[in-house]
Amino acid sequence: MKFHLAETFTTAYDKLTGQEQKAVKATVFDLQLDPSGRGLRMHRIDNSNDPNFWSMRVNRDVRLIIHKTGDSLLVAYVDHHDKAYAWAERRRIEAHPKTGAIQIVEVRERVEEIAPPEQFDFVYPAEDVAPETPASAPKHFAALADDALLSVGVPSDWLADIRAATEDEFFVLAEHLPSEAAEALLEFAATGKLPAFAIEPTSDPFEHPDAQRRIRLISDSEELEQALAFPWEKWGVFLHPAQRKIVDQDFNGPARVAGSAGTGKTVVAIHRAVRLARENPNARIFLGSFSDPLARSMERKIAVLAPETSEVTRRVTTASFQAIAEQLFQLEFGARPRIASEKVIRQTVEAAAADLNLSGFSNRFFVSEWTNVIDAWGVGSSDEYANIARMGRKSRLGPKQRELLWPLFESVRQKLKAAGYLTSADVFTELADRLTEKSAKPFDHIILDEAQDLGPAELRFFAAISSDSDNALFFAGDLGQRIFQHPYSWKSLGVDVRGRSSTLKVCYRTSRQIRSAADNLLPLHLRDVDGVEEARSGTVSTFEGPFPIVEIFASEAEEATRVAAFISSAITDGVAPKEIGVFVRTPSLTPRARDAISGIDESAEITIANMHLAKGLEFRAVAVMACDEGVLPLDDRVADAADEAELDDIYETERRLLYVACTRARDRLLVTASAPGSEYLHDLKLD
Ligand SMILES: Nc1ncnc2c1ncn2[C@@H]1O[C@H](COP(=O)(O)OP(=O)(O)OP(=O)(O)O)[C@@H](O)[C@H]1O
Repeated sequence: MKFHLAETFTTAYDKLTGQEQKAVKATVFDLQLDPSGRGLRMHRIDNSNDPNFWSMRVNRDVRLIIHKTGDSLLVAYVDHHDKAYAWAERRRIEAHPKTGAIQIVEVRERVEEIAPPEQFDFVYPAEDVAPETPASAPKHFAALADDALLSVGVPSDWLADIRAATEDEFFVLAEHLPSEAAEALLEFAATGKLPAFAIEPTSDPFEHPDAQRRIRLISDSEELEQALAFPWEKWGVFLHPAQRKIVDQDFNGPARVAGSAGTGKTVVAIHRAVRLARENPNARIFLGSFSDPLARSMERKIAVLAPETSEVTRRVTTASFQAIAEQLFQLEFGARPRIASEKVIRQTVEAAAADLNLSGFSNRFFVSEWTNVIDAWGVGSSDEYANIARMGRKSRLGPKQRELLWPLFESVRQKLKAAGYLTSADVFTELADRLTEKSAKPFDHIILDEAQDLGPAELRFFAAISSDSDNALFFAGDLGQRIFQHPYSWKSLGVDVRGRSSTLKVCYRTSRQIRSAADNLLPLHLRDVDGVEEARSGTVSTFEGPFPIVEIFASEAEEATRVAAFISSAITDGVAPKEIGVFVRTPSLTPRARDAISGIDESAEITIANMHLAKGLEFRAVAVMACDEGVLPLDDRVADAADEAELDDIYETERRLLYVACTRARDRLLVTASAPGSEYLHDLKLD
């Protein structure tokens, strides 16, 4: 008999006390050993209109809800006696007549009954500015025929409710629909089109990809242990079909997954690493990210998917891009590289410029040209400099000017070398040169997260150390979150992801209200230099929350008072201080954040950081403060722009920084400034 576990069960299990969980775990393990349930006390639930629901006694009060059909046993739910029965009485589990996927269908009731007023209070709290519903709110789905609704997985008894629903009513209804149906209808509301479903019905309704996001076959006690060990980490067991497809797909060249913030790109990267490690017991896998903390966070997630003791964890090396390069450098060259800091580089460039007494250019321009062209691209001779495309820089430099400038950059190289320094890009470039030649590569599969911020030298390095076999290079990233790099062509470095890239559209982290406000900061379509498009339209969030608040204050003191009130109210509502983040543009602004939270109990638990460090993190409540004019975009950076193209890029990256900071919020977001506020705040408006 096949033993299945439903997501509704792990969610309910997660809410029980530790003692109760222990008892439930013991019962579920017994059941897995003997799915016939002999010796365990089971009763059919008579009041359910699905005759296959059974209750099983865990202890005096707690009941497990089981669904038994043919050769399948599904652990569907767990709760205290009455609630467990009520859950089963209001549900049926069946294969959808059109998509063929197994669904846990809520038996349709009148909308008023399933949407008590408290729920509306939660969705639209009084303090937030919710747009008013016009008297005759449009019914978005009225024109959709039965067949169209069924084709996206709407259960047949909900068809009429959906067609009759206004926008607000639909958001309440959506919580009662199977996720694939809710997401497809949200996409319809956003784009006017239903997604074209390519998923074919499967012979086993449990194997349908839509079914697998809520119900998983558990093959052995190790899988059961894993599902019960981290019940809140839903992504560990239940993937969206689009995520699953990318995890399982084989690619005969470099591939990339994109998607706006919170769509599960990191989750896909982690699952892919574990899948490749499981598939080939000899495979060596590198899973990398932009920074050490992000790499460590991925390492912890690997342990969720593959218990520490297993072989898998040992064969997945997790590190930041820089850390793996430094380690391999030491192996190849016998010494750790001594890397020049930004300050050392600036001083060296300025000293070289003073020696040569070049006129007509600013030191700012020299530093920028060194960093973004000479160093980033590893330009080593005047000939190379004469011919390089200087991607992303519009100010033209003719052959004469380049000839004039080259001695400066050559001198910078010599000075750094004489002082025993390498630049960070040098480390990647030297390793790439060394390892390209070697046939034995350190890793069979390389998976890189936050790939939008890989520089040219880093990309070249990873391409050089990747093998020739399938699935050698995989990237996860979001162009909308590129905050460190100038755009450039990946293809020109031999990394061509065209035809092997896909975009995730379901946002799991951020409420619909926060995500749609943040989306207003960025264009709907982003295209990289090679023409690969990342369409952001049609992205849907899986849950609702309060509208984000954007406020500009007459003084910093008033702003601080508001931030403190926002945080206190979140804590009063049950948000733990460690689930709260406060972000500012630069480290010099952190005292403003510290002052704001100083009167709050356990304020040390609250994360305060500059926006660059927000990458990859998430919090239930986020305050983004000090978004003043001159801070976003940052005056110093604007003044630093070497040419118009760089200025455009600075404006864009500053905007993205705000996007990154805002999209760290799960449920609540406050964005504040002291007047005059940043020009970007106007874009962060509500839909
Ligand atoms: N299939 C899933 N089921 C439930 N939760 C999921 C799923 N996929 C991702 N999540 C959750 O969504 C959140 C965001 O996931 P993740 O960090 O992978 O997104 P991301 O696209 O990498 O985000 P960012 O671009 O902001 O770094 C996490 O809390 C993750 O656990």
